[in-house]
Amino acid sequence: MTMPVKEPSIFDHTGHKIITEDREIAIIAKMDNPLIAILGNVVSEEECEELIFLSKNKMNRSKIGSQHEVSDIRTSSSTFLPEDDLTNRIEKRVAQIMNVPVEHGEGLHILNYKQGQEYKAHYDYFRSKAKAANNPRISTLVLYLNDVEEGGETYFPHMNLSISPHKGMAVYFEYFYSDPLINERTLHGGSPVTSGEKWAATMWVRRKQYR
Ligand SMILES: O=C(O)CCC(=O)C(=O)O
Ligand SMILES: [Fe+2]
Repeated sequence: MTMPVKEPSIFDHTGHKIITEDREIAIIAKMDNPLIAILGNVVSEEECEELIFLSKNKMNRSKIGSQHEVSDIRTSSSTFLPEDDLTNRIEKRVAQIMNVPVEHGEGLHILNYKQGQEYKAHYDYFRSKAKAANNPRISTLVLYLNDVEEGGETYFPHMNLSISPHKGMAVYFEYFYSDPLINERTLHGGSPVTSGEKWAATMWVRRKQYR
């Protein structure tokens, strides 16, 4: 019988913390194949509040897919934040955590879910062969910007895993394995917020330079 092999991971941090240029990030939990990591102390309370403040008047109904359609798969509102001192600092830190050059990231995508809103289970990687061949997405970090009263967990149905949103914490996962079955296990969603609201920021990363 052959033993299952652990495929190489982009996230090569060991130990209990990740020391970035400006902050010490806590590794709370980690699993392999696919690698999913729960991280603490990714951003400060002030940074969370500032990101929400900067986004508040810019939120639009989220779209999905290459045709940018409105869909009941994703009922949240969202916006891409433009570059400034704060977003540059956070994007740089997030790139160090994700172990990729900052230019491979798509930028901070802020999400707001009101009560009842959700993002149904989906893959972050491109299903279209052409798009995937050109410059595929390889990894995601979802950063939680507030404490949600109830609901709003990020769930991975194939992994029987659900992550509760806590202000300043994040979940990281990657889906660039040679075994497609491992990539498929990164199916995930944002469950409906049942009380309060949820603010999050997503960083999607490409294999090659994007910006
Ligand atoms: O809101 C969440 O917990 C998940 C967000 C997500 O899956 C995404 O932005 O791609
Ligand atoms: Fe996603």
